[in-house]
Order: sequence, then C-alpha cells, then structure tokens
Amino acid sequence: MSAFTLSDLEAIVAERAKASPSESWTAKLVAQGQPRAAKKLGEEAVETVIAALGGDRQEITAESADLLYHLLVVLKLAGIPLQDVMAELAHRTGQSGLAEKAGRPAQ
Ligand SMILES: N=c1c2ncn([C@@H]3O[C@H](COP(=O)(O)OP(=O)(O)OP(=O)(O)O)[C@@H](O)[C@H]3O)c2ncn1[C@@H]1O[C@H](COP(=O)(O)O)[C@@H](O)[C@H]1O
Repeated sequence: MSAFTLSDLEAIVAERAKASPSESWTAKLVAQGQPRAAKKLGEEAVETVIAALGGDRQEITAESADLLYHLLVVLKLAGIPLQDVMAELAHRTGQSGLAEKAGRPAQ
C-alpha cells in the first residue's frame, strides 16, 4: 500500500500553485480561476462515473486519481483546507473523538 496521502497531494498543490502557469498544470488551473477548475472537476467526475459503469479497475483508479487531484485544486481556490473536509466526515460518523482528532470541535 502507498504511504502517499491526500494531505501530501494537498501540499504539492499548494506548492505548485506558486509555479509558472507555463510549467505547471496546477498553476495554470489556479490562474484560470474557480470557474475553470470547477468545470474541470465536473468533467473528471463524469469521467469517473463512466469508468465506474464500464467496470475497468484501472480506468476507475486513474479517473478517481484525476478527480481527487482536481477536487484539491478546487478546495485550494475556495480557501478550504482538506482538514476541514476530513473534520466534516469525522463529524458525520458521530464519534466526537474522531471529529476532534480531525480538527473540528465536538458539538
Ligand atoms: N495529480 C495530478 C494530476 N492529475 C491530473 N493532472 C492533469 O490534469 C490535466 C487534465 O487532464 P485531462 O485528461 O482532462 O487532460 P486534457 O484533456 O489534456 O486537458 P484539457 O484539454 O481539459 O485542458 C492533465 O494535464 C493532467 O496531467 C494532474 N496534474 C498534476 N497532478 C499532481 O500535481 C503535481 C504537480 O503537477 P504540475 O502542477 O503540473 O507541476 C504532480 O506531480 C502530481 O502530483
């Protein structure tokens, strides 16, 4: 199993967002703004749905990777740390310990 995490990818996105748009897809997307990034996210979501319906494991895996990457770009442009999303997910488990661990106070 890979030790690479979404947090690692979030840090890469933050770093590459500062690069020149001519040398980085991330920087290019960020420079084009949220409408373009959100449209790209939508496209990747549709491609993931199509792959899921096709049932090819490799395609589903590749499209899911594209989807998660583009989601992180959209979150970056929205100014929302991944940790906030994880805290929301933890909160939904109803386990206050998990929610606090993910950075959201238990309610
Ligand atoms: N995980 C990704 C990742 N997934 C997908 N993509 C890019 O997303 C782009 C869009 O994918 P598409 O299949 O839609 O390509 P396309 O049809 O040519 O794009 P358009 O015609 O829609 O413009 C491609 O250029 C992919 O390379 C990614 N680009 C970057 N990353 C990560 O971000 C890091 C930094 O990348 P740069 O910002 O390019 O340095 C990389 O090392 C990776 O870790």
